[in-house]
Amino acid sequence: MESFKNVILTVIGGVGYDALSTEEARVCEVQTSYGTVSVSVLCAGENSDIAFISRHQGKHHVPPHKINFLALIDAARQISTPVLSVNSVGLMRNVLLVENFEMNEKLKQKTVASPESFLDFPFFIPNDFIDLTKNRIDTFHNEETIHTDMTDPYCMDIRSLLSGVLKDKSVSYSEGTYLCTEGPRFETKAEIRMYAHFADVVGMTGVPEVSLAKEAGLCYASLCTITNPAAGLSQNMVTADEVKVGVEKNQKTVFEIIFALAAVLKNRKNNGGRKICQCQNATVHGKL
Ligand SMILES: CSC[C@H]1O[C@H](OP(=O)(O)O)[C@H](O)[C@@H]1O
Ligand code: HPA
Repeated sequence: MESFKNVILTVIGGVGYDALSTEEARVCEVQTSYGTVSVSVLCAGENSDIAFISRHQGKHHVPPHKINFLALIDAARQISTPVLSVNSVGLMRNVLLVENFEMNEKLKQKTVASPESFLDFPFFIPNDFIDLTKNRIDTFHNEETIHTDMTDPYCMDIRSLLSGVLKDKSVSYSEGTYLCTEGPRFETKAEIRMYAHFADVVGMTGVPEVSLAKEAGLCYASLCTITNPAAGLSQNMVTADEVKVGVEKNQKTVFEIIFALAAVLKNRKNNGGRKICQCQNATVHGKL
């Protein structure tokens, strides 16, 4: 598509990321079989644009359980670049820091003492997910039987480039499992006690975005901002305001990471570098 010919990276942004649709952006309407999606295209350098899709589609703010994920991912498929999803999450357990540039070498792999202290290390890259949503359309394949491989739901290649960017910027981060609830309510204490046995962070919007991206053969990874300890892990209630504040606190760093990732992708494209993933083949052996 002409409007997207210089796009190097597509970003799907959640709460707090409408800011990427600034005045400098060119807004395009993408028609999909599932509805129209508004996409903002930003210049990130010479012949290097970033396409931004607002997950909640602007001011009206579509709630998590009503998001039209099929349309969003179909629009991304038409743009046809790697996708970085930006999500906010609650922390359920003390995940292992993969890289912590603020501690010395010996303490690098230490777990952090309390969920609240972990908010000082707010970046999380999911490498797997658990789907506890209840009421979402979660496949493009309703007419024919196609079973998509989900062994590595998040693209290994983009995850590896993304961690490289965080390391270059000395931004500490952790990795682990994302659990997706239906929302829009937050979780109960008992739910979090149960979920924390199986996953590290909880959100309402990561699934089926990731699995549809895999069905579409897209290279898709997510960068999560941990905004709050999950329900019952602190003395406080969980509030949408707290999530917004947490996102805003880390927004500048996330923007820097997005632009740096676009630059890395651009460099690799110019130098003929190769991907290391199988995302395009996820459905190849799944057809009955
Ligand atoms: C605003 S409170 C919870 C809300 O925030 C996260 O959304 P997003 O992925 O758009 O950052 C979470 O999943 C919930 O939808
Ligand atoms: N639960 C679900 N979704 C969230 C949370 C949470 O605690 N924080 C940010 N998104």
